[in-house]
Amino acid sequence: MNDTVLRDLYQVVLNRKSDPQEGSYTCYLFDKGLDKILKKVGEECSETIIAAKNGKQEETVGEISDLIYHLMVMMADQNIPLDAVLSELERRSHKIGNLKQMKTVDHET
Ligand SMILES: N=c1c2ncn([C@@H]3O[C@H](COP(=O)(O)OP(=O)(O)OP(=O)(O)O)[C@@H](O)[C@H]3O)c2ncn1[C@@H]1O[C@H](COP(=O)(O)O)[C@@H](O)[C@H]1O
Repeated sequence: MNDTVLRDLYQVVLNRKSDPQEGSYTCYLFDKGLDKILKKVGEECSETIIAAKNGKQEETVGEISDLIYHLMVMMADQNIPLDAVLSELERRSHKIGNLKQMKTVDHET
């Protein structure tokens, strides 16, 4: 799997923001506003922690998926592009990868 599924989901969320649909849960959240969206992010985060603590892997995967979706609704509300997050993760992986490489070279000399 690549990042397509994340990009497609984020695009659906953005479309719901610009073109509201009847019966859409995403539109319901945008209508309610930031405080409601943040409350949902907090709830899903807590539910993820509880599922992981209980060692329930399948349930944890479900909760992580709920959390990612609600984070995307928050990002769209705050006009944060998905690429901003993906680029930051990529930048960190290069930076931390380079640091590890430097440490290995240090140890070898
Ligand atoms: N990934 C999700 C997704 N994950 C979770 N949820 C919804 O999140 C809600 C969370 O359930 P809860 O019991 O915590 O909340 P609730 O009691 O229903 O409602 P509130 O607490 O928010 O008032 C459920 O209604 C789920 O359906 C999602 N709703 C939508 N998506 C994606 O968004 C797309 C567009 O959905 P609509 O906006 O509904 O068309 C879908 O095709 C999916 O890909």
